[in-house]
Amino acid sequence: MEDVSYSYGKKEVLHHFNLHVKEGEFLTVIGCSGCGKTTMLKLINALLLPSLGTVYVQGRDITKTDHIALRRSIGYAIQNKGLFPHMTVEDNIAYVLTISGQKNKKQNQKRVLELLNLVGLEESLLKRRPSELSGGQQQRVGIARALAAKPKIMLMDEPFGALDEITRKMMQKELLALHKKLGLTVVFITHDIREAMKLGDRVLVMDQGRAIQLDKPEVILEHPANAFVQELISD
Ligand SMILES: Nc1ncnc2c1ncn2[C@@H]1O[C@H](COP(=O)(O)OP(=O)(O)OP(=O)(O)O)[C@@H](O)[C@H]1O
Repeated sequence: MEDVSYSYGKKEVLHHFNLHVKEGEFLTVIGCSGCGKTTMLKLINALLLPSLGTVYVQGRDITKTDHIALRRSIGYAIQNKGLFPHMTVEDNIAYVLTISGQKNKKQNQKRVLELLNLVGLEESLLKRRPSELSGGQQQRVGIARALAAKPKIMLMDEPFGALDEITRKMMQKELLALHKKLGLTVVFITHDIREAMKLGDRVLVMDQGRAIQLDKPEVILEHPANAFVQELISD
């Protein structure tokens, strides 16, 4: 992102924002509620377009790419949302395969099983609807669905925010393993500083629509950029 500003109407929520995410890195993003994290994420997959500045994905200016194709090439997992409530687990995942042009039913069934396996879910859940799953299982289905089109980039907006501590720790471990195994570039928003420090190769701290610090966790701990970051890491 180069010098990106974004406004909802007259309200500017990102101000001359610069960010370079490295290929294959796990970047965590943390900051107060309303500081513009989700807005920044939505600018990466062209759900929003910058008011000023340029967003490049894999070197290409997103205003010059096909937005639907771009969105399909980027996995997007969000907290508590995103699954179609009226569809089974199988149909939720197969839907992404179908809209990506993979129409062979047999092959899709096989791929759905592979994806379930990848995120540690049992085959017996295939015919259940999201409301018949636990929170952790729903998040896993959300991740499986986001991975269905074999993206190289995953955007994750507080995917584990609603999970209990034990499930959350398990999911964190599994996500790190997936990141490594699939060579994914991950941008992961969290409210939890411990989660940000544990998962991120680098951590981006945002405040009021600005990037305050972007560094490896150990550097942030040793050299917080200002009092805001100091306060954030103090507990
Ligand atoms: N569709 C919208 N229309 C108007 N204002 C919006 C809209 N979406 C977000 N905002 C405002 O923009 C600001 C940034 O929102 P954003 O969702 O990016 O923040 P966030 O850091 O992700 O917050 P949270 O951690 O609470 O999810 C907030 O003040 C929010 O109220």
